[in-house]
Amino acid sequence: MQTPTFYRAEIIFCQEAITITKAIIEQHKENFAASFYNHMLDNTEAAHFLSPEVIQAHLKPGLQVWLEKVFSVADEDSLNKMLAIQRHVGEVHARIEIPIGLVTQGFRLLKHKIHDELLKTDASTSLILAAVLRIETLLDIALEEMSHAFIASHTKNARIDEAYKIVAAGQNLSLEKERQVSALLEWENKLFRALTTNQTLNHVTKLSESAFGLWLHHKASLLFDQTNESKKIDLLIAKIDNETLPSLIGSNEEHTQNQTQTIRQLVSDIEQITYLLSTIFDRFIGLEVGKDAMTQLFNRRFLSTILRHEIELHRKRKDEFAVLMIDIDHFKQINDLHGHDMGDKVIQHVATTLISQVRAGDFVFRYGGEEFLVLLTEITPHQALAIAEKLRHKIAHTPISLADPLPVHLSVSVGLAQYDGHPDYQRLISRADAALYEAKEAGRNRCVVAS
Ligand SMILES: Nc1nc2c(ncn2[C@@H]2O[C@H](COP(=O)(O)OP(=O)(O)OP(=O)(O)O)[C@@H](O)[C@H]2O)c(=O)[nH]1
Repeated sequence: MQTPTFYRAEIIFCQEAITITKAIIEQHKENFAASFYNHMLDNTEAAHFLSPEVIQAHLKPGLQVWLEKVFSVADEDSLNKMLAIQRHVGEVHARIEIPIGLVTQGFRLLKHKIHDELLKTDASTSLILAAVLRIETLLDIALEEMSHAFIASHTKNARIDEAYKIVAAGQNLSLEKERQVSALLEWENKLFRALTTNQTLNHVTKLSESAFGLWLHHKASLLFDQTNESKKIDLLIAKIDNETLPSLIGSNEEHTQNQTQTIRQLVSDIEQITYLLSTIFDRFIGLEVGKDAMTQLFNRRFLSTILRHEIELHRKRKDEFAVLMIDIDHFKQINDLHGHDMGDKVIQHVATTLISQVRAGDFVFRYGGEEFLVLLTEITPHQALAIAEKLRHKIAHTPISLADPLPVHLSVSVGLAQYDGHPDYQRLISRADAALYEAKEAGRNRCVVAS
């Protein structure tokens, strides 16, 4: 767990200061939250993210709870819990894309309000001083933690947006994949040519310095995030350059038993690199068209980009939208009874059915293994429920033709959440998820509307 760079325990955990600050928060939290959001609504930059209804229903009560949590810190354990909350809030701010300057301004406003109330008490000067130090320290630490999480999350979002841009700009990753696999095989061929014609291997370029190696080092790192596959590729290249090649150079006069063994290992290592490279490319080729490779549905990775866009449309035009979280019932049994390949076919079948039932302006994502997310645009709560029911019914009544003679009984459970104006899209997903959970608990093959 990340802890703040430093803090002075005697300031944060001073018992008298804890008592007075907690009392002030308890007594004035409602006023603090009201002044905070009045100020924010006056700020045009902030008002862009906020609506009076959402403030009233969620944000004001949320801020009051937040204040309680921050100022009830009384030991290291509660401090760590409070910091975990700040990390969460930082991630939420990044999702909503709140400018960090607004957050620091909000903190300053809260400090002033709390100090004002503190000065109105008849506490001794030394107690006031202790309380001010505690307030300042706690809020500074909270802001520090929130900012760390904000920046980390924001950078990640920016990278996803960037990936989307690369895609949109039409980079042809399929072609690039072929080109790089060829470059790798060409290096391998050159090496074998040198071996079979008994040329000295001293002139063979190291794999890391070959055209493929240079591409990997300079370009692949720009295109792809570091993944397990890319780390494995790096290790295999290092092994080939530092162990395999020197051992071949040392024994190339005659094809000894050892050399044959080394060559076999080399071939296998290169096959492994080709496989890993294809895996990385295939994942990103899926992203290239924004599609999941198995189902051709939208890739979950772009969910944040698309939901943020819908929320923006709601802000501008009051467009209503809803999210359906759909999960195939007892899917594990389908895999167990009919095998994994059939399981995959069932997933594809459900994906096709979903796509065939929604409108062109809706989005269907593969959310997880056998879980889907449908985003219904421009839709009232009543219509959204009708569509959810239609999808559930269609899946339960569309037979699936598999080679396997055993019949496959399919049904799905659905959690439906109508967008309620909250700026954080993750909250919408969580509401749909909770409703899906309720549908499963209530016996499956049903739709539940989130509260
Ligand atoms: N064939 C196949 N199976 C998958 C895929 N992704 C996930 N699974 C499997 O799907 C199963 C999901 O099982 P659970 O999450 O236990 O749920 P369930 O059996 O569907 O039961 P409920 O959701 O509670 O109705 C797991 O066994 C996963 O291994 C996939 O892409 N293909």
